[in-house]
Amino acid sequence: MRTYQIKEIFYTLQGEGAHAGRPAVFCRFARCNLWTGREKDRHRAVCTFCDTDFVGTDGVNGGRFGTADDLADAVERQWRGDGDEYRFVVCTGGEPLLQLDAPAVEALHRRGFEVAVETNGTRIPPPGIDWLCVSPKIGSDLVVRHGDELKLVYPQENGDPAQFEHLDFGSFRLQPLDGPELEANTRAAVEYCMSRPRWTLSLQTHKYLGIA
Ligand SMILES: C[S@@+](CC[C@H](N)C(=O)[O-])C[C@H]1O[C@@H](n2cnc3c(N)ncnc32)[C@H](O)[C@@H]1O
Ligand SMILES: Nc1nc2[nH]cc(C(=O)O)c2c(=O)[nH]1
Ligand code: SF4
Ligand SMILES: [Mg+2]
Repeated sequence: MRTYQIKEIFYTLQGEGAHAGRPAVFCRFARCNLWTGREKDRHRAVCTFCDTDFVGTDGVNGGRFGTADDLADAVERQWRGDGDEYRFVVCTGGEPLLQLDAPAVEALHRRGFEVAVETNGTRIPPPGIDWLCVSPKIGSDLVVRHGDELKLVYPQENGDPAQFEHLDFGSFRLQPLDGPELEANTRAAVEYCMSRPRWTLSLQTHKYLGIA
């Protein structure tokens, strides 16, 4: 039987994109198909700028979950909102679509969660996802060509945002590339959005707030 390998599960605010500010349980799946997650491999990865540790199952509330219900129970345990409304889980990673399947989405729905996914867009999602955010990586094979938001890290080499505008997404966002050049990248993203207003800015607000 398959097991879900989960790096960490925690309750915070969604920091990025259209749902920025919304309380959510984050479920971070281990592993990615575009980088091993080891620093020694970063220079030869397809995705070289990742800001996340997704290796292993040793994070807070991480582990191996043998069934979809076990995984959904672990997510539900972290929800701290009052009442039964507004339950929201963000499945991320690593690359969640290497592991997230229809039974897991159904188990989360049975517990009242709206299910959001952050994906690099190289794997077709299972049915039932309520909010799909695709963040294309230049040099990878983008197979998810529609969704709720397209969130492009900016700038990327050969990553002119215009190349994505024909795709079927509800909104288009630029997220400044975090790293040593964050300030300059943020200014450039602001300028780009102002010159081409179908693009709106996505800040990683959790980093400014100092929350997870
Ligand atoms: C860590 S990824 C995990 C989900 C999925 N693998 C993906 O890439 O969309 C979550 C989000 O963080 C973004 N991200 C990763 N590293 C970043 C960085 N250095 N600066 C800004 N955004 C970054 C990704 O593009 C994605 O939108
Ligand atoms: N607060 C918070 N918001 C986020 N939105 C996307 C994240 C991610 O790592 O996928 C993330 C994250 O790691 N923390
Ligand atoms: S695709 Fe996502 S998880 Fe994978 S290395 Fe890039 S940003 Fe990180
Ligand atoms: Mg993150």
